[in-house]
Amino acid sequence: MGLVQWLKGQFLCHLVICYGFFVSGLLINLLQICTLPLWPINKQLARRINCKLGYSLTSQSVALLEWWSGTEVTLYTDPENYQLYGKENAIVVLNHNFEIDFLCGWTFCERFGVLGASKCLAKKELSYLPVIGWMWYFLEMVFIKRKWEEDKSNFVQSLQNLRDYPENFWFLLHCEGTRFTEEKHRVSMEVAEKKSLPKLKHHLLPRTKGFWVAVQNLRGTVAAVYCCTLNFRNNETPTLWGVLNGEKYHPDLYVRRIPLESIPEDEAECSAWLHKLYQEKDKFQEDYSQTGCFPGPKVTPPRRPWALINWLGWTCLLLYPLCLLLVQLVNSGSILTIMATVAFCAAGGCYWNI
Ligand SMILES: CC/C=C\C/C=C\C/C=C\C/C=C\C/C=C\C/C=C\CCC(=O)SCCNC(=O)CCNC(=O)[C@H](O)C(C)(C)COP(=O)(O)OP(=O)(O)OC[C@H]1O[C@@H](n2cnc3c(N)ncnc32)[C@H](O)[C@@H]1OP(=O)(O)O
Ligand SMILES: CCCCCCCCCCCCCCCC(=O)OC[C@@H](O)COP(=O)(O)O
Repeated sequence: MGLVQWLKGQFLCHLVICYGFFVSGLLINLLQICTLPLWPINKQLARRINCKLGYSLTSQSVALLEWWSGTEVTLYTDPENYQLYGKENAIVVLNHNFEIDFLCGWTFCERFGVLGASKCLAKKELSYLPVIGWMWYFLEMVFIKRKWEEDKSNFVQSLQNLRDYPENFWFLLHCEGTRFTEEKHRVSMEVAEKKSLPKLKHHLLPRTKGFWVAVQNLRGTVAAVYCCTLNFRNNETPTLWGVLNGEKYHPDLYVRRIPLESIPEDEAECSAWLHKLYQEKDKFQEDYSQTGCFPGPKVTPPRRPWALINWLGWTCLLLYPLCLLLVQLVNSGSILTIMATVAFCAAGGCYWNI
């Protein structure tokens, strides 16, 4: 293991990264609160400012994936459609098998310039996450409790609000509704059997209502559905912890662009259409497990420097007061305080590395 790789695994590096992320996040949340008085006066400007602020936070995790761990996602897609990515609004349908699937999505958002405005249909609990959840509130993320009667009106209203969104956005929908596990797969295949639907091997049975409501309410706003199928080479099981430790992963993403007009309007037909889409996605995953690749030409959109510049900027800005504090601590001459600080860091390091 080289020195750089060793350093990436050290507690002190992790401490600096997490400190930068959370403190910059809190400052960004504060700036977002400051935009509140602007909303009734100039809503579109307030939204644009929030997109930039959102970018400044989200891109730090993208920088961690792209620059710290060196992970490059390979895209399999039609070159004609490639020209359109980032230039139109889209609903993204993505499988939900991996701990870092959202990060792989974000890296594409970054490369196609829609990271600040990217959105998701997320469970309500995520809106309470400090920093990230609070930021999403200002980015008009759509949250659901997964109790349809309670969600219905808020869900529709949140989608309608996006009709005049001033920046291009991608709206991520994990139609499976939860991350894949063997147990959830077994239960959902029982449902498939009851409904006389073909069994899926690599996916849970998709929940269809959210997709139908999103498509219906975003007609005229969104140009296409991007059907995205993600997998990792060599049966890798990527984790956020691995990314933080600088581990490099090898994701492949297959993207098909489906014009929104081609999706049926009727609920039952739309639902059948989505089930068919998942049967196709399942076939792609099965082929991937046999051949190690998806259909179509490969391309790796170029990495842009902005995520790194933003990350380094925040780190320098926030390390400065931390260093001042440490200098003051040493100058204070209090052996007890110095020893308590060293003991805290050592204990943190031991705990972190267990
Ligand atoms: C080039 C481009 C490349 C890449 C870009 C990729 C991505 C980047 C884009 C954006 C990124 C932005 C942000 C992302 C960042 C972080 C967020 C990450 C993750 C968040 C993840 C989540 O929070 S997932 C959880 C929340 N989401 C969902 O739940 C969505 C899916 N669910 C739905 O849509 C549901 O329909 C619903 C919740 C809206 C409503 O559900 P409900 O159950 O009430 O209704 P349904 O009709 O859907 O289902 C009822 C029927 O289902 C049957 N049933 C029962 N049990 C099961 C089962 N186990 N499996 C399947 N079906 C089941 C039941 O029988 C009912 O059938 P009926 O016939 O009786 O209707
Ligand atoms: C530079 C520092 C980088 C630190 C990176 C931190 C980034 C944090 C981003 C948090 C994004 C959280 C996304 C979580 C995805 C998720 O939680 O999905 C939930 C679904 O499965 C449904 O769950 P379930 O309740 O099990 O059905």
